Amino acid sequence: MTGPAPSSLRPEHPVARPLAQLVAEFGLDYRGDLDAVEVTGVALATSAVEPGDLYVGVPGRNAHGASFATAAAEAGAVAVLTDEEGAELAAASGLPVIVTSDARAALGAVAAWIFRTDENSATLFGVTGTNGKTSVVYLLNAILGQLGVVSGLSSTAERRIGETAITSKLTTPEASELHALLARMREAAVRAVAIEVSAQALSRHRVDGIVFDVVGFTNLSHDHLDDYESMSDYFEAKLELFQPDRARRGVVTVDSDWGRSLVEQSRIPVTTLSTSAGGDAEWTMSVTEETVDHTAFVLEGPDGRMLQTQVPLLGSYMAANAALAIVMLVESGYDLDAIGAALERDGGIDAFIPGRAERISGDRGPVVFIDYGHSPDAFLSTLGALRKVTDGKIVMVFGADGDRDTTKRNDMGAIAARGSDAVVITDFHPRWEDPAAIRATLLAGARGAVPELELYEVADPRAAFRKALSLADEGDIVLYAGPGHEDYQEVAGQRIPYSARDDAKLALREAGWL
Ligand SMILES: CC(=O)N[C@H]1[C@@H](OP(=O)(O)OP(=O)(O)OC[C@H]2O[C@@H](n3ccc(=O)[nH]c3=O)[C@H](O)[C@@H]2O)O[C@H](CO)[C@@H](O)[C@@H]1O[C@H](C)C(=O)N[C@@H](C)C(=O)N[C@H](CCC(=O)O)C(=O)O
Ligand SMILES: Nc1ncnc2c1ncn2[C@@H]1O[C@H](COP(=O)(O)OP(=O)(O)OP(=O)(O)O)[C@@H](O)[C@H]1O
Repeated sequence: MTGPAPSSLRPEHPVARPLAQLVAEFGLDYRGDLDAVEVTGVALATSAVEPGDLYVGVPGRNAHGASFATAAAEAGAVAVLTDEEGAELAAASGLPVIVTSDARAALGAVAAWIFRTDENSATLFGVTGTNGKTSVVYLLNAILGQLGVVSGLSSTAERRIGETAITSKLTTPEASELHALLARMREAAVRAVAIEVSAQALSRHRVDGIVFDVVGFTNLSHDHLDDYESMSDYFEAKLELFQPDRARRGVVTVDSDWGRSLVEQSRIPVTTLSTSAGGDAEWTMSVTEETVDHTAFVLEGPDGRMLQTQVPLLGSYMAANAALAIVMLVESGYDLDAIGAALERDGGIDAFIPGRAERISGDRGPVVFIDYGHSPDAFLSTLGALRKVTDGKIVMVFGADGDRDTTKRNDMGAIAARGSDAVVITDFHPRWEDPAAIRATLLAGARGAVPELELYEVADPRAAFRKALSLADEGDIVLYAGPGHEDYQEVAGQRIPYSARDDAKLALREAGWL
């Protein structure tokens, strides 16, 4: 495929299905004439409608989706699925309208029916947790590739079918897109799929109509408290994935109380994994070597089973993510020895994770990492890992998301200050917030934690990175946390093109380091 990556993929050979059959099978009410109406796809947004689609109108924060039914009809939609309020709004479109009490709740099953994804035979892996989801999904995909299995993935960074990349807007796509992607994967003979499942996806029915073969849990820490009232509400959302209607088996990292509670409250068979010393889980991961380029570890399981390997990635947390991926594969039926043999043949796990502790620098000058970490715990993990692999200075550049959980900002500032030798605070995605006010909170957090810290405020991320680079020398590390793989900055409703990765490379070249 040439040109920019598409934002979604549909099956290339959709099968038309009679709408009257859908209505009969699901016991739905309808208005209008369904005779001879056939659907080939389903869409939740007018921008995604293709001819032959069922357009699903759900109430949103800004509008009721059904109020766009006429635009959906103009784009080729052949019918609308919505609620009672939406049915009134959609009437003017002239399309037949199927009515249900909660169209978002119906979407997963309806999309599965339209795209026939219940006929898929690929093994489905689901990964949840505050940090590490994308990483585990990539590690699963990498190991599956090393085992010779054709696999696909869905993550915050991108969705992928073999060599075809699809850009991601959400961590977990809406159910209409997810089932279309799974149908396309079936056409590509994909045998295993790794899917990142956010708490929001579980709360908003995005993975409905799917039963995962194995689900994995990484960890839970402060994030998304704009969406959830408390940490326990956030936990409850994740817990949903470990129930029989959503998954057959689970693997839970039990390094935290949240992990242990998950094991107690889950209603599917779960296997436990400990990645810290003294754990009493069925599987234990211990790090044997950490360098700036790779992390080696030993994984020990029941009955004396053991695997020793390495990831070409920074930090013990990446070894923890890799261990989780391996145990998930074992739980799905792959043989640990076969995994071990494939990894030994290749000298370890052959993974690249875009924007997660991604090294931008070359052999000369400071080592520069771009990272997607944007929560206090992510900062703690990355800074802890960096401190272990350098005797030099750590200079950190970061900002915070506007219009997202504001309560984590003070901790982000404090953790950055405690873990770095110098900090440059900049703008991330201010969205509709005042960027100076976001920076002020981060600065206060940092200054409060380490009053004598070398601390700078540089609003423009390009200038901020150059400032950080000017403070570092050979043997030092610059960590640019936040933007990771992203190629835009979101300011007042606009997505301005900006790639921290490309700009950092440019700055390194300007400085003569690359
Ligand atoms: C806050 C939130 O969840 N918003 C979601 C919501 O948008 P909304 O309520 O603002 O929608 P709206 O603008 O009122 O429109 C209502 C409906 O009309 C449709 N519409 C609207 C206008 C139009 O011209 N045509 C049209 O079809 C919209 O697609 C929508 O279905 O419904 C949309 C699709 O129906 C989602 O794409 C959108 O997710 C936004 C982008 C979002 O950022 N969600 C966040 C909270 C999220 O889910 N984040 C997690 C992050 C996880 C992590 O960081 O770990 C994730 O999984 O990505
Ligand atoms: N197992 C882990 N424990 C703690 N921190 C981690 C772990 N794995 C990754 N991180 C940190 O979190 C950051 C984000 O990693 P990753 O993208 O894999 O997480 P995520 O759960 O997918 O987050 P998001 O959904 O926001 O993309 C990393 O760059 C790293 O700083």
